[in-house]
Amino acid sequence: MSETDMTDVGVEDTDRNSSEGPLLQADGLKKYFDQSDGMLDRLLGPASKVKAVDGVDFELGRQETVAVVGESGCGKSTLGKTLLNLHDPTGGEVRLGGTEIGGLSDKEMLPYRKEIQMIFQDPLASLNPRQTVGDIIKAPLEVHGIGEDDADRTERVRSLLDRVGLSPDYLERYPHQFSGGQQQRIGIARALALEPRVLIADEPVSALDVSVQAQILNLLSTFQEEFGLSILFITHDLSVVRYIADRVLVMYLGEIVESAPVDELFESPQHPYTQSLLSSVPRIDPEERSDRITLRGVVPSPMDPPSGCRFHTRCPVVIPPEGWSGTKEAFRSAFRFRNQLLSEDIDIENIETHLEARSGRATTEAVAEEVIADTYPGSPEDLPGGKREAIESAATALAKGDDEEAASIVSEAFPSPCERRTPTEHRHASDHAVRCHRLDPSAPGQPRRIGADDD
Ligand SMILES: Nc1ncnc2c1ncn2[C@@H]1O[C@H](COP(=O)(O)OP(=O)(O)OP(=O)(O)O)[C@@H](O)[C@H]1O
Repeated sequence: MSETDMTDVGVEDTDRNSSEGPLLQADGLKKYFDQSDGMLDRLLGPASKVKAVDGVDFELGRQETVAVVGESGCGKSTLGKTLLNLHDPTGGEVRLGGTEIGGLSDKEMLPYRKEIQMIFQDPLASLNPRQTVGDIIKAPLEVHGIGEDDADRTERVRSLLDRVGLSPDYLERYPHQFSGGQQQRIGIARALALEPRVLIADEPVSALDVSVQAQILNLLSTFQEEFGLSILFITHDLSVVRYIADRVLVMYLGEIVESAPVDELFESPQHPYTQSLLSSVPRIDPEERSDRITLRGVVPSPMDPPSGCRFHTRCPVVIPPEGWSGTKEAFRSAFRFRNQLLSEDIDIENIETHLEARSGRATTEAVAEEVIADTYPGSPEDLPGGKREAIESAATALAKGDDEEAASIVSEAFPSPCERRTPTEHRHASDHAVRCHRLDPSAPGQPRRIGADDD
C-alpha cells in the first residue's frame, strides 16, 4: 500500500460521510505575520506582528455557501488560506469533518488537500503558463493517484472541461489563449477534479466583466448541487453575495463583527460597519435603497489595531461616555476631530504656508482656528460648556507643535466606552450575531438597548 493510500484510509476513518456537525470549523483562529522588514522592526520593535486574523470562530455546513466580506486588507484571504492550512495558524483550531488539520505538515495534509480546494481572483496567475490546460487539470489527479492510467485521467479532464462549459478539444491549449472567464473555468475544473467537499473561492469573479461574473456564479451554484459542495466565498463586493451566499460573515481588521443569513443581513444589518458596506450596494427596489454612509478615516493598521471595538475610530455612531450632557451628534463630531488629531494627519506646516500666502503671517491663534475650520465636522458651538474649550486648547497645542499635549486634551475630553471594552457577541436573532456595544445593554454608557432608530 502506498503512503498516499495509507493516509487516505485515515481520512475515511474520520467522519467523512457523517452528516452531523459543520464540515469545516474554526475556533478562535489566529494568524499573525512576523514583520521581517528590518526598518519596520527598528521603528516598531521586534515584537510587531500583523494581526491578519485575530480570533475568528467559523462554521461551514454541508452544501452551504458562506460569504466572508470586508474591505481590502481586513484578513479575508488570510482566513481562507489558514482554513486550507496554507498558513500555519498562530492560535486556535481548524477542523475538517471533526479532524484537526490546523498546523499539519504538507505530507500529513496531503489526504485532506483533495477535500478542500481553492480558486483565486486572478486565474491566469494561478495557472502555469508553460503547461497545457490538459496537464494543469490532470496534475492533481496524478498527485492523488486518481484514475487507472493516463488515458483514463485524460478522459476525466475532457469530461471536466465539458462540465465547466469548455470544449474538450481545448486540452492542448495554453492558459493565455483563453479569456478571463474561460481561465476561471479552467481554475474551477482543476479545483473540482478531485471532487472536494469544500471549495474556497477567493474573489473568483472580481477580475471579470459583469456579464461573465454571472456565468461563473451560476457555474458554482450548479456544481454545488451536483457535487454537494460547501463553498467559502471571499469577496469585498456585497452585491454578488446576495446571489450566492446562504450566510454572510462581515470581517473588520481580523475579526468577525457580524454574521447572519444573507436575507436577514441585507434586510436588518445591525453593525454600523455592515450598514455602511450595504449602503453602497446598488439596489433595484427603491424601497430597499438607503442613504449612503461614507466611512471617514483610513483603515487602521492590523499591526496596531485600535483598543476596545476596533471600528471605533471610524464608527459614525460611536457611544458618548456616561454623563455626557450634549447631543450624540455633537459628541460624534468631537470624536471625529479627536481621531483625526490622534491619527496625526493634520498638516500644520501646510496650514501655516496657506495662511502666510493669504495674510502674510501665521499666528498660533490663526493656525488653531484654521485647524478647527478645516477638520472639525460641524461646529464646536454645539458642544456643552467646557468641551468647546477643550477643542480650542487642543487646536492651540497642535498649532504650537505640541502634538502630545493636543492628543492628551482630546483623549481626556472625549472618551468613549467603545474604545475601552472589547464588544462581546450579542444575538440579535438566534442565527444573527453582532459585536457592537450599541446592542449590548450591559456595555458602559449604554443603560438600555439602543436600536439604530435612536441614532
Ligand atoms: N504573507 C504575508 N506576510 C505579511 N503580511 C501579510 C501576508 N499576507 C497578508 N498580510 C497582511 O495581512 C493583512 C490581511 O491581508 P489579506 O490579504 O488577508 O486581506 P484581504 O481582506 O484578503 O485583502 P485583499 O482583498 O486586498 O486581498 C494585510 O495587512 C496584509 O498586508
